[in-house]
Amino acid sequence: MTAPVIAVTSGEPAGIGPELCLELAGWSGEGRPVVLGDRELLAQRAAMLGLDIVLRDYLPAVPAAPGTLDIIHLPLAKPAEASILDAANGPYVLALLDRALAGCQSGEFAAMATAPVHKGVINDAGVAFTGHTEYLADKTDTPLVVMMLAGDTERGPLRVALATTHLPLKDVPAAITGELLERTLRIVDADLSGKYGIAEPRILVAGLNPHAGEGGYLGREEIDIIEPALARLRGEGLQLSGPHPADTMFTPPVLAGGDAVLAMYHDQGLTALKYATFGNGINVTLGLPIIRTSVDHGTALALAGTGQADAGSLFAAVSEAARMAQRATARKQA
Ligand SMILES: NC(=O)C1=CN([C@@H]2O[C@H](COP(=O)(O)OP(=O)(O)OC[C@H]3O[C@@H](n4cnc5c(N)ncnc54)[C@H](O)[C@@H]3O)[C@@H](O)[C@H]2O)C=CC1
Ligand SMILES: NCC(=O)COP(=O)(O)O
Repeated sequence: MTAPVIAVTSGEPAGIGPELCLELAGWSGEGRPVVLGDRELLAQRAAMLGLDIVLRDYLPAVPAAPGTLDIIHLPLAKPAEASILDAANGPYVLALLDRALAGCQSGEFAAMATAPVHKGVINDAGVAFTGHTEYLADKTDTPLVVMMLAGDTERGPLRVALATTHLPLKDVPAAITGELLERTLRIVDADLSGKYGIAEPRILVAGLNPHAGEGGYLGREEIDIIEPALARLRGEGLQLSGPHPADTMFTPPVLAGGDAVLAMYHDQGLTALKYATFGNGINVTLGLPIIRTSVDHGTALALAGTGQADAGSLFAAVSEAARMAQRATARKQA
């Protein structure tokens, strides 16, 4: 099987994304990464860090080579300086995503893996933007996608999907509806099978309130919304447990009972996930018609240009995208 080509968007030009992408030069892991970004930016960052790398325009028929980074050049609007955000380059960051998405849709790429973007500066550029997840859902006309972060722990993989993502905390309770939970859990179930090859996924579902509502004395969302949604889905054959009190859900004995967790909101799930897996964790968008993985961290502006940023998460995102692409190909051929 030929290595699946993974489009790697280099993300915010003032952040650590470009220099992490340089570390993909001579990649010998799974898949064939191709970095989308401004050639001059990548060359400057390589020179700044003293990296001896050949930047080469990507040609599908020319095999990957040691010490060489295959790139697709897309021009910056303005030269970028490490650590200094400039809203003028907001559209450039989005152009990288659009190019990667177009290539995934046409079959040029098997998947995309994204380096971090800075949500604030894209908004400063006049584009309402809450994240790749929502952007790619919108661009592919996908009515609902699910953000899941995953990483390896000493006890095995930890996967945490989110019922709500980039939402102010005060808006979370109203967003948790039975319909949202049902649609979200169906996507998680389907993609744990399709993207991860887990035959009968077991999903642990968190409660929303302390102690999962303490029988209604600390909130009624568990009784009124979450439990009925789980009961309906169990009737369809999904293997669900919960609602679990979130404070003890991430203890080893509880986690051993599931292949993934569904958290009700961003920090309920990701605080535990990042504590356990920072450095090798990744972000996956479930429910999209294409494969998209990402790093689990942000632009780390203070580290840009220092060479101190850890590329482990980007490496893991490229590898996982390649494995997912290989599973998709195997399924089509079966
Ligand atoms: N996938 C994406 O595009 C993501 C983008 N972001 C965006 O990034 C921006 C900054 O977010 P923050 O909350 O400050 O998070 P951050 O992840 O950029 O930084 C948090 C801490 O982790 C450190 N860190 C991050 N990545 C690292 C790496 N690869 N190696 C070593 N240390 C690393 C930073 O130095 C900092 O101390 C925001 O605009 C946020 O929206 C945040 C998460 C994911
Ligand atoms: N906390 C995860 C995050 O902010 C990444 O969001 P996205 O850009 O992957 O949608």
